[in-house]
Parts: sequence; structure tokens; C-alpha cells
Amino acid sequence: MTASSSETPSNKPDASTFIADHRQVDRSKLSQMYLHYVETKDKYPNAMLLYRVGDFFECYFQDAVTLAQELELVLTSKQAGEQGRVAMSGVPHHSWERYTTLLVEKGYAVVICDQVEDAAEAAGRLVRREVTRVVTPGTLLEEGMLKSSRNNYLAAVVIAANHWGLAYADISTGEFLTTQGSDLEHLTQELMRLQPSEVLVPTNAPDLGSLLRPGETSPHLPQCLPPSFCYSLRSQVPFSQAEARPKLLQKFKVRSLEGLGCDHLPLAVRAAGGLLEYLEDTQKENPISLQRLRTYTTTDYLIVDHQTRRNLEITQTVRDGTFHGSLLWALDRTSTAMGGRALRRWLLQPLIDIKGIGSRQDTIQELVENTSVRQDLRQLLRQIYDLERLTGRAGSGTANARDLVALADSLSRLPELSRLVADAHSPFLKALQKVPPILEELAQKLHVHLVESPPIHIKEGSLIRPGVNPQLDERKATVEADQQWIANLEVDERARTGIPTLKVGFNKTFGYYISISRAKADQVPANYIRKQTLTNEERYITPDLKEREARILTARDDLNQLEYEIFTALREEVAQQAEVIRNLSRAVAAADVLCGLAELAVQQGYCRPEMLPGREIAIVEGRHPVVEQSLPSGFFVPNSTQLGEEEDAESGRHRDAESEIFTASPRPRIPASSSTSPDLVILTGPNASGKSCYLRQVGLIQLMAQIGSFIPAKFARLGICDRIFTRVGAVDDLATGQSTFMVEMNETANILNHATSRSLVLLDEIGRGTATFDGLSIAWAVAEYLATEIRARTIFATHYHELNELAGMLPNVANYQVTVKELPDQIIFLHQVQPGGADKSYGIEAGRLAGLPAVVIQRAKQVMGQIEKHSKIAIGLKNLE
Ligand SMILES: Nc1ncnc2c1ncn2[C@@H]1O[C@H](COP(=O)(O)OP(=O)(O)OP(=O)(O)O)[C@@H](O)[C@H]1O
Repeated sequence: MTASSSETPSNKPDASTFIADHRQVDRSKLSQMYLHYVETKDKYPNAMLLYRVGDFFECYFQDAVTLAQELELVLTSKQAGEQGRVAMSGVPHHSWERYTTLLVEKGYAVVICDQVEDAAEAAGRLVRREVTRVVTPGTLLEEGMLKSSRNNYLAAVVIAANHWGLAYADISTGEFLTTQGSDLEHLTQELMRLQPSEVLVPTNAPDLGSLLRPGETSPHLPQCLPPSFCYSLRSQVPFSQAEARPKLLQKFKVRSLEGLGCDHLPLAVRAAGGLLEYLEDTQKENPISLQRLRTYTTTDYLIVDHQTRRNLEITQTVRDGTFHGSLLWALDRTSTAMGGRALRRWLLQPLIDIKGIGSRQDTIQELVENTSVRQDLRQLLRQIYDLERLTGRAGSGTANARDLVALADSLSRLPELSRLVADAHSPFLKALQKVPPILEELAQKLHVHLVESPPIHIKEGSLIRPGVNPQLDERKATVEADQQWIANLEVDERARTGIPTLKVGFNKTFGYYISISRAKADQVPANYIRKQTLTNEERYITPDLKEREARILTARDDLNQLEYEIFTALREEVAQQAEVIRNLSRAVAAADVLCGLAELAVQQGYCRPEMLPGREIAIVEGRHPVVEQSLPSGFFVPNSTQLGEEEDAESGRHRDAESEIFTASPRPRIPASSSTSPDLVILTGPNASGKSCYLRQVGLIQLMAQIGSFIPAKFARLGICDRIFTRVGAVDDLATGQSTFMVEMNETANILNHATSRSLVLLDEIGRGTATFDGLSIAWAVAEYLATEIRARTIFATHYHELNELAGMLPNVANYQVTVKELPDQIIFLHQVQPGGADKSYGIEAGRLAGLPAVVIQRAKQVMGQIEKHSKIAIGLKNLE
């Protein structure tokens, strides 16, 4: 890619020969255009200013240097009046989206200063240019800049002491939510869930307007904000109650914020108001159509902290951060982009409301039972484009004609969709039964007006069908007649002049011309006016030809303008219906997720779990949803789980775990243990036997159940969890300078401080990062605390067999082991979870299989024999001392 210039650039830039900082110039010596550039740059000192000059967007001064460095473009220089040469780099104007995407991905804000009038209109004076858009990571709209599979969130936070407000919006889909909380840790967790592309923070920093790229720090950034996001430092004024409240009232045309649910939440209001102001500031004349603000509470959902989401590999794997191998990968059978995004949102925010879960389950069940509706629905959904984002682009005036055609195609599928589910009785299918007639009319109108395959550019005509607008048709007919006259000219003039090689051509500089080979130049008629001489030909014009040309060009401009006006009026009509389209899109997205989950349930043989308000977690023949799909069919060994004694709803007493579900019902029994429904299970077994897999399987099944999905099991009764915690093999957190052991202890402390009897706690080893006895002691105390003080449902996988003794001391603790079959010189992994504790760890055997030298293995066995003989670890009861 080479840099551009309407002037000739110097080929070898030499930093000493040009100015690369706009603050160093003598403005009185700048030519008009550069003065305007510098003045615009003053307003956006922290953004990259892309300045339209003819067919290019150019950057000057420091932005030119950055642009060239970041995008590997040529850095050159340009004469900027008497001031001399200034650094310059640029990109072709039609590829601004691509280059802007790259810059935004690198964490830059990009200001687009476009020409807002034609160079011809300017007639010699400086062409009028204006900032038409400020593009930042959180304010992307263009299709090419966004990932279809995930939302692109812009967040805003307001922090006051230990309280916080958080608002977030995806301006491409219109989603807009706000909340408020009182523990800064919860704010961090919400941000980690959302993974916003940009976070607005009100500060009194001197460098307001700057965008901190991920990892960059500022003393003005509150400590609780994770460093992995882009932060925009904003003025505090729009985030004040005095500014934010009226802004929301005005935006949503309401008299009070009560209807939006945030009247009593001042911090939520301030965050939302500040976010709106930012959108106005960056979008300039493109209005953003947001959905009505919704207020939510984090405790309305199952709380899954970032660590747990990571450990359970919900959206990406721990090992290499890939989508492939994650839970989302295993579950996603959606057919639309909207459904894909919704499934991701659901997985990151499972429910705790049994009724809500039940509605989703009912819909899945109906689709599981009705194969033909399910298949037809999937087929139809595949033909529906991204209605949410298409509507978003229509609303903000960035949609092109292709977008509107795609929108019309999708809208016209909706009646078919509604007919398909006409007899359905589950809630999410019923939501599709009524398509507002206005949407059918809109689709019809768009189809009638727009050609089937319009071009991308909307100002160059060929968008509107004939018969739509008489004025347009009339002008088209005139242009066509003139074009036909020109087309005939070649034939007529050849006959008239007797020159068979005479041609009529067109180029941008001269317009239409008649070309004749130089050898025949003496035969040209008298009315030909010579315009250009080339090596082999002469080019002429005639007054008639020029007259037609002028008519064609003017008529074509008018025509294009008229088409553009008709198009923008259509786009405006779509924008007017944004709310209606988006409501339906949400219903389509939800139905798509559930249809995909139904398909998955059928393909993989999932069951509908019974969801209960109690504490029981009973899973019969459960499977790990991801590992199962990665293994050949039938290879995965199912395992059952029984945790948490169920409380008798009326008396609140614990019911006997041997009650009806496992005795009276013909359902398979889960393994019996000392406690048939323990709160805490100590899980032992050799390396690679399947402990981690089992542990995660239980967490994933619970999480899947709470998004309303069917689950990989034969049968399950699951009490609703308030939180899921995991602690899984730690990795050094080098970024924060914490050792493996400290990370492990921090995570364990977090669990012990926040878990409740309604939580599910999954611990994969504790205390391995320190001396054996320290580690064992901590592990023991943690298990004991969880079982007796918190009574959280816990599975504790460990190599410390000593912990098996706990089961003999505490009634709500049981031992499970993952079994292996021992042959003389090998171990066969059965992957079966059985009651009882393993008494052998096979660690030395694992070392042998891994290829440790025989002499080392031999010596290890000898040492172990000695330790076993001499060491008797005294493990006592609490009141031992
Ligand atoms: N139930 C199962 N059915 C079939 N294969 C399984 C099952 N459970 C685990 N596996 C396989 O065994 C491998 C090892 O399992 P996992 O990592 O859970 O072992 P582990 O006991 O936690 O080992 P370590 O103690 O070394 O961490 C998994 O990668 C998986 O492929």
C-alpha cells in the first residue's frame, strides 16, 4: 500500500525535512486546508484524524507517523503552504472502513472528517469538510467492523465510594441496560462478563478524551477496573445527576424514570446518561436508535465469576483461548447471527428463576417432540439475516440498499415463521405467532421499491425499480434517449464520413469524444473540433455531442440524487419501525436458541432436568457435554452424582435422601455412599483418571440447566444454585506478580467468603503449591469449613487420600473415587466414579508411563515405602487441642 497525495509526494521521507507535530507549526504560515486540519485536530488531540482529500483520507503530522507505523503504510510529506513540508500518510477513501477497523482494533479512536460538498460546488474555495463520525471500539456500526457472533458493548461506570453504577449498550443492536451495586468486586465481575470493547469513566484527569488501550494505566482510573479493557476518560459533567437524568427523560420521552426501573438508582442513572452523551458526541449526525433502557440486578441471575467461567471453558478454552472446545462451541446449533449472540448471552447469564427456566424448557420440549416443526423452523431461520443489526444501521443512517433488501427478505419470512408455529403452545414459539402487519407492509414496500441486487454505493443510482416514481422514470427515459443518440452516433458518423474506423469514446477528462486514426484526419467533417492528439489518433468533439453530454451528466446527477432521496426516505421508514422489528428479532433470536438446543438434545440424547427450589443435585448417568462430543460415539463413560440433602419444603427439615425418587421411581439409582446425599464429596483417583472431567461435568450440567437447556444425562433433579464457584489447577499470574500458591489461596478465600448453602463449589486440588503438610492441612480445614459452616454443595478432587477420613467424622461428607483396573504392568482407566476413597495414587506409575528413567522410578518406590512405614499423619477432630 502506498501513501497518497493529490500533490506529488517526496519519495524518501526524511524526518528532519518535515514537521511531525501539529503543535509546532506557525499557523499563520499554513495554507487554508492545513489550518482547518490543525484546528480540527485541536478538538480531538487523542484520536487519529482521517481527513478527506479527494479520493483519499489523509493524516498529517503525528497522526501520519502513527498511521504509517501501525498499518505499515508509506510515510511521506506534503507542502503545507509557507510552513514547508509536513508528515503525511493516507488511505483510499473507499477502504476507510477496513483501515479504521484495524486502527480501532489496535485501540485508537478515529475521527472521520469528510468532504460535505462537491469539489465542483466549492468552485475554487476550500471544500467544506466536517467531522461526520468518531469511531471508537465501543461505537462500531459497520458490518465489516463487527463480529456477528458476539455483542459489541460500550460500557459506562460511575463509582462512588464502595457503590457503583454500570450502564452498557450495543449500538449495533440497540440493547441498552443499566444497573447499580454496592460491592466493587461485583462491578469487576460484571465487566468481565460483558467484555466491553470500551468503558467510559468520568474523571477529572487533565487528558480528558483520551482512550487508554488495554494494559495502559492512568492514575485517574479506579483500581477496581480490570486492565484488560479500553477506557475512555470523560468529563464528569455528563455523568452528574443534574445532566444525566434529563438526558434520559428526553431520550426516552418519559416524564419520570420510574417506568425505566431506575428512578431510585442514582448511580445507574448517571452511568446511562453519561453513555448517552458520549454517543451523541461521537455519532454526530447519525442518530443512534437504542431500545428502551432496561434496569437489571446482578442477583437476578446465577452468579458465575470470571474465574469459574474461565475454568468451565464457557466461551473459550483455558489452554489456548479457542472457541473450539468450549461449552458454547458444543451447544451452538443456532441458525441466525442473532441466535448465536443470544446463546452466548444466556450462557454468560444463566437464570435463577424457576419459571423462566421452565418456559425455556417447555419450548425445547415442544420442539424435541415435534421433529417436522423443528426441522422446518431451522430451515426458515437460516434465511433470516441479522435483523437486529440491519435495523441498527437503518436507524443510524448507515444502512445501504443491500442492507434494506436483506432486511426486507428477512421480514418477509416472518409470516411463514408464524404459520409454522400457529399451533404451538410453548411461550417462546407463541411469541412468533403474531407478526405486526406493519412489518409485512414494510417488507412489501421495500421489495417494490428496491431492485433485487442493488450496488453498495447509494449515491450512484441503480437502486430503485421502474414504476415507483414517475419523475424518476421520466428522467431515466430522457437519459436513455440521449445515451441511445450517442450510441447511434458512431454508426451515423461512419456512414456520413466514410471512415469505417471512427469510434465514439468516453473518458473522465474530456467526456464523450469521436476518435479517428491520424491517417484519416484529413477526412474529418468541418463541424468536428479537435480536442486531443495521440500517437495514432486524433480526438474530436462536436457541439451536438457536447450538448447531449451535458444533458446526460446533469440528468444523471439529478437522477442519482432523486434515487438517493427515495432510498433515504425508505431507510427512514425502517428506522421508524426499529422498536417493532427489534422486539420481533428478540423473539426470533430466543426461538432460534431454543430450536438449536432442541436439536442438540435430540442429537446427543439429552434429558429435561427437573428444576427445584431446594438444594438437591441428583444427576443420573451424567456426561461432560464437550468431552463427550470430542470422543467417538459411545466412548464417554457416564457418571452419576447426588449432592445436597433436599429440604422438606414445609418443615424445612432435611428429607431422607432415600425418599421417593430413588426408591419408588424406576429411575436408575446413583451410587450409594456413607451419606447418600452428601453436601461434600471427596473425589480421589489416579492422575488422568477423570476427576477434573467429572468435576466440570457437574458444573456444566448445572449451568446448562439454569439457562433452560436440556442436559447430557439420563435423568436429573436439580435445585437452583445461586452461585457456581470453581478452583482449578492454578497458573502463575505473572501479570499481577502473584505466585501459583497465592492465586490458589486468593481464589479459595473468595469461595469461603461468598459461598452459601445454595452454591455449587468445585475444587480441583487445594494446597498443592506448598509443602505437603501445609497443603494437606489447608485442604482439610477448607473441606471441613465448607461441609460444616457453609454446607455448600461441594466436590473436592484431591490426591490427598487423607481427606477421605473426613467422611467418617462428618455425616454430610462422602467419598467417591474414579476407578482404574490394575494389571501387572499397566493401569486401565475405567473413568467410573464409584463410592469409596482411593487408597493409592499411582503417581509413580504415571511417572513411569511418562518415561521417567527406570532407575528413578525404582528409587521413588523405595522412598515411598520408607515414608509409608515411618509416617503416620495425625489428623484429628476440631477439639483435638
Ligand atoms: N467419563 C469419561 N469417559 C471417557 N473419558 C474420560 C472420562 N473422564 C475423563 N476422560 C478422559 O480422561 C482424560 C483425563 O481426565 P482428567 O483430566 O479429568 O483426569 P484427572 O483425574 O483430573 O487427572 P489429574 O489428577 O492428573 O488432573 C480426559 O482428557 C478425558 O479424555
